[in-house]
Amino acid sequence: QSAQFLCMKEKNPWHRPVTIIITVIGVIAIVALVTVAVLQNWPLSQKYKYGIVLDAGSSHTALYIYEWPAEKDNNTGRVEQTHSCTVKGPGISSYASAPQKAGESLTECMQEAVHRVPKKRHHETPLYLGATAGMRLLNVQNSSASNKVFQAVDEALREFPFAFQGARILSGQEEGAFGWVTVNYLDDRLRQGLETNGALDLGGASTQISFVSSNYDGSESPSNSVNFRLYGNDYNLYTHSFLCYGKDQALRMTLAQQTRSGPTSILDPCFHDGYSETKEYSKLYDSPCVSDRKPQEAPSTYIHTGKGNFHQCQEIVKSVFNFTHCQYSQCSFNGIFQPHLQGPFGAFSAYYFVMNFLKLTNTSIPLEQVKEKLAHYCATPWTQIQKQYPNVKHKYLAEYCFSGTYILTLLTEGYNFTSESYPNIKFIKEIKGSDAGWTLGYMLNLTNMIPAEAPDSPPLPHAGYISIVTVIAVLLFVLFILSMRPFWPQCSKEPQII
Ligand SMILES: Nc1ncnc2c1ncn2[C@@H]1O[C@H](COP(=O)(O)OP(=O)(O)OP(=O)(O)O)[C@@H](O)[C@H]1O
Repeated sequence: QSAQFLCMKEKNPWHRPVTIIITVIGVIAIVALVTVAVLQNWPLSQKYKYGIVLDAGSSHTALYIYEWPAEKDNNTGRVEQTHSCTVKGPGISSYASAPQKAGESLTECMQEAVHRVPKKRHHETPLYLGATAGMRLLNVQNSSASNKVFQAVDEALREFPFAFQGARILSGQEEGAFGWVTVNYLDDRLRQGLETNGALDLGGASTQISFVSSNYDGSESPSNSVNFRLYGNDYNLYTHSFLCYGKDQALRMTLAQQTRSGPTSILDPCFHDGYSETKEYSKLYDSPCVSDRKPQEAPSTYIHTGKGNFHQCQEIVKSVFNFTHCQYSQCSFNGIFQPHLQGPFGAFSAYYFVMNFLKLTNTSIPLEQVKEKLAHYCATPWTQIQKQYPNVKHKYLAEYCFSGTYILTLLTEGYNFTSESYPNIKFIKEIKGSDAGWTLGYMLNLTNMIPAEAPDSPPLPHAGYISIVTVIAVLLFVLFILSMRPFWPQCSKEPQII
């Protein structure tokens, strides 16, 4: 005979209908609780919204696509650039004589945008086109041509399935202010109310300086003042845009300075020794920045040769700035008011392209040493430069000596940066994957994505909320199981002999 310990054969209480019903209801309730908590939050964070901005600059047009989680519309800090596309060909202002082509030039990048933005979001995605100094100049020179370009661009953009919000010229003040918003937004300085960074933007046809200075309240030269209330903080921003002081127009001005008498050739210290190209007078003077200086009697062409001398180049560059009059307490140049420089600055666009090529983005190198390095670069013969950089675009390569000299002169002589304040400048292309420039700030403003007041923050982030609901649900379940203890199946204490 074998003795075995067996459970008493009792009626299993789990099989009682009441217990089964209560258990099922309990499980369903807990599953429903967790599901609701997850569904409340999770699917929303999966949805993104999009915005598209076309930056129609003087030298080229670029398209930017921005993306942000749908539920964060009014909380910001989360808008990111997901894609950019450079339009082939020149800026839209160059199509004054064939406006239709300005619209057509945008097609390729726009088609890319159609593929990049999910189809179901197309109709609600705002599309903006902002034109800067190139179109400002064309508008001054020939407003009917400028209108025709806009008409063509308008028609072309309406063909796409996005919510087109119109094409317009940004004022210099807007360009400066939105560039400042972009860099401070991306650096998360606005939401946190931290000290802001100034913004230095160097384009092809204009240049902007924008910063907050504690001794500027907008009363002196009010036209340079922009007031913002962002996330509950008030900002009194100083901003100025210098039309014609972008690097392409500034180069024109230095060439105009050297061709005042209408010579057949010039020996330009801003170009490398050995550089020589025949250029047309009509093209040089075809801009409102220099058109009034066209020599009376000039041949149709001039030979532009280089001699590579940084110091002489700096003297010519200085001559395009006017330092003689200032009706304010202090000025930068051309009689424009500028308060005391304050805080760190982000310098982008051509500031970055040029200083990056020249390997001079490290501003902890003393300013005098930076000048020496540039002087050495300018003195390098053109043949050697061409051999050293066979893949760099010819126009850029020929101009880097001028461009570097212009940047240092603009910063030090123009804006009054000194050896002490120069290290406060950071040459940047992008911040956290988004390009520095006016486009993001422009879109944030037009879509009201930066609230005036600080948004109420939820007591918990949604991940924390889900975790707490899940933990509570599990605890409830365990408690429920334990409360069922009296009904658990019991083993008989007496062994049974079979
Ligand atoms: N890699 C590069 N090296 C040198 N210069 C460059 C490079 N890429 C662009 N540039 C030049 O830098 C300048 C600024 O370019 P950006 O695109 O910021 O200006 P833009 O928007 O065309 O001008 P604006 O803002 O004045 O209308 C232009 O003159 C452009 O030709």
